[in-house]
Amino acid sequence: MADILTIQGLSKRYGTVQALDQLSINVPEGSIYGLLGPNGSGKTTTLGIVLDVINASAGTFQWFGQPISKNTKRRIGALLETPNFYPYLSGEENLRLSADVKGVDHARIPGVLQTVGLAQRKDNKFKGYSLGMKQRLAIGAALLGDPEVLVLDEPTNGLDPEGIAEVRQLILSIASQGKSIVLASHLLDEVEKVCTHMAVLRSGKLKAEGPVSSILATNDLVFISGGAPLEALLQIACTLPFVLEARQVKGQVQLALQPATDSSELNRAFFNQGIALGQIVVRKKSLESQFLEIIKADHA
Ligand SMILES: Nc1ncnc2c1ncn2[C@@H]1O[C@H](COP(=O)(O)OP(=O)(O)OP(=O)(O)O)[C@@H](O)[C@H]1O
Repeated sequence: MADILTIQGLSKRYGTVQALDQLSINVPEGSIYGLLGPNGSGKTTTLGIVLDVINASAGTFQWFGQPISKNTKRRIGALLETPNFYPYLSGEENLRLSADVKGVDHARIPGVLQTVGLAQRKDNKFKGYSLGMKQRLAIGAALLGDPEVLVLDEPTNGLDPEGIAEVRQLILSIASQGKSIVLASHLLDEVEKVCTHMAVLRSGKLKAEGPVSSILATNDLVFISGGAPLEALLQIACTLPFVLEARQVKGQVQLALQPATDSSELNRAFFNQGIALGQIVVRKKSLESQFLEIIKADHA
């Protein structure tokens, strides 16, 4: 699959602050690509540069294999900050104004209202909308030009749990219509729930990039005890081909197994050695702990 956005060695310095440091990433077509990082890690700066509103200090990027131009900009819809909608106008009237600003035909509006789930509420005043509806209307405005790619900065920031759920659902539904999405978020949970691919940023540096499933792949830990003294369990565990690591921890033996190893295989292996294990507990590494490991790891 082609990449819709490629970034090579992008750097940005604000005075003494190195906001971005040699960032290189590739966004595959059809992906929901999450830029994940704590506050100040350079996400907004990255989006600002690729949307041509911030100048890079160094590095290059291409959309659809080309430098950014009027033509490529038409293929991108962006929501970097909340648009100034008029509170006393309806959702539809606000979209008409946005369409005029963008030079988009009003004929696009009914379809957009449908997509963002506001067709039934199009005549209600914006000020009466819930937070989630307001954000969905903002995403609608970004969709007016029927872009191939949607770029969103922290799309659920400031929303209540219901609004967060609505917006996440909307992102998934827009992606299912074949559009690619690039979003920045400081929420691991959001990226994990919504994105297919991710880049982890810290202090302007890329810490990890790839499909979400591979970045957050778990090497689950297994704890075993019973059936024999711990020393004997440890000794046997070390001989098993699918055990990557074994050590004694607090009255149990802790094992790291090769990915896709079933714990029943472990049980069988010990049973074949004449030991019926008393307990096997599989503990999934939490996503948070994996994320912390990724941002701590020095990939520079
Ligand atoms: N206009 C600016 N002038 C000076 N420093 C800036 C400016 N914009 C951003 N920075 C700094 O650059 C770094 C990266 O900021 P950026 O906004 O890109 O990060 P972020 O990951 O989007 O964080 P947040 O979610 O808080 O916006 C931060 O240290 C920030 O203080």
